[in-house]
Amino acid sequence: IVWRKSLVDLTLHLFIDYGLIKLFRLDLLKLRQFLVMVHEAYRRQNPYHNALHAADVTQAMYCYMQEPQLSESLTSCDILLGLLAAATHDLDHPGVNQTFLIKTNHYLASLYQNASVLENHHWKCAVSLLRESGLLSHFPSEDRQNLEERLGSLILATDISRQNEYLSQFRAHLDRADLHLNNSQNRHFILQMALKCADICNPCRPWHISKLWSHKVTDEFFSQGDSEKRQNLDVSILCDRNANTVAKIQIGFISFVVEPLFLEWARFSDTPLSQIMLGHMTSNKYKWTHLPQEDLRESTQSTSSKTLPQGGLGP
Ligand SMILES: Nc1ncnc2c1ncn2[C@@H]1O[C@@H]2COP(=O)(O)O[C@H]2[C@H]1O
Ligand SMILES: [Zn+2]
Repeated sequence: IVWRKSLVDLTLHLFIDYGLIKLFRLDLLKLRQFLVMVHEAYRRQNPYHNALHAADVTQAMYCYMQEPQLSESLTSCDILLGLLAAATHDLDHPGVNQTFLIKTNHYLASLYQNASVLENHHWKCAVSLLRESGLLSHFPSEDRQNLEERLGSLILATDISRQNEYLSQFRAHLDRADLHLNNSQNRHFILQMALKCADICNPCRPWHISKLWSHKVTDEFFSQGDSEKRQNLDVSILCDRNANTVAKIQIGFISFVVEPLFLEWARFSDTPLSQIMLGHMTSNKYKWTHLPQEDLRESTQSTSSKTLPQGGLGP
């Protein structure tokens, strides 16, 4: 299957393309081994949170880092970090959300005291694989520590339950026009926002790709709901297959989560790409609202799920 190793190939290609291997004197073999370990640490049985989602986010992150404002100001270190964070941001995702881990007394919930449980786990897994691979073992320990901390701060920003905090901060900066990309803290903040956009950009992809992601994510929600029912637990929001439809979930997700974020992103990065993404998002929302049921089904896809359709990565 074509997409099986897409995360490894894509990330490796981007490292080479950016010249990161020479710049940071990385060992190509260690880099490849690290990426294979990352790929393997995603659970392929998850319909949505698998290595293909990580590849999708990495591809989007690359596109955002190529936007004029960012490409002019990002340092090689920022780029290295942005790619590493995107590729590792959901490592070892269990296919259920934090609420589920808390109510089933999962050890990860107590380990991270019920706060950003999954994101902390993804970060710690990423650090473990980095150390195990020895990819950065030639860096001075202070630099390595700094990189691990920044990686954590990027991955923790993907906690969707903290979306409003980040979004209001972003809005306030844009209103005050005080984001200066020669300032490293501001650049880091923009990388956080770029990663957040990349993580939820699937509704901004062309319809035939976006629709597939919507079905994958809903499959995962509903199978969590089924598991909650089997264990006589309250069924989590969006997870009850008898009370939700893919279309309803998409309309809500786009209206309340994706649109507010991407509108601010387009204010920051007012480019053709931002306009194209907003265009797809609006037309996808329209389709979820108005198309007849049979056109909304996964099986009516126009491209095979085993190939990479033009315009982006699809599941
Ligand atoms: N198309 C979508 N529809 C509904 N929820 C989504 C969609 N895409 C992403 N999400 C949610 O947004 C979350 C972003 O962080 P995660 O990848 O951990 O988990 C993701 C899902 O819970
Ligand atoms: Zn994600």
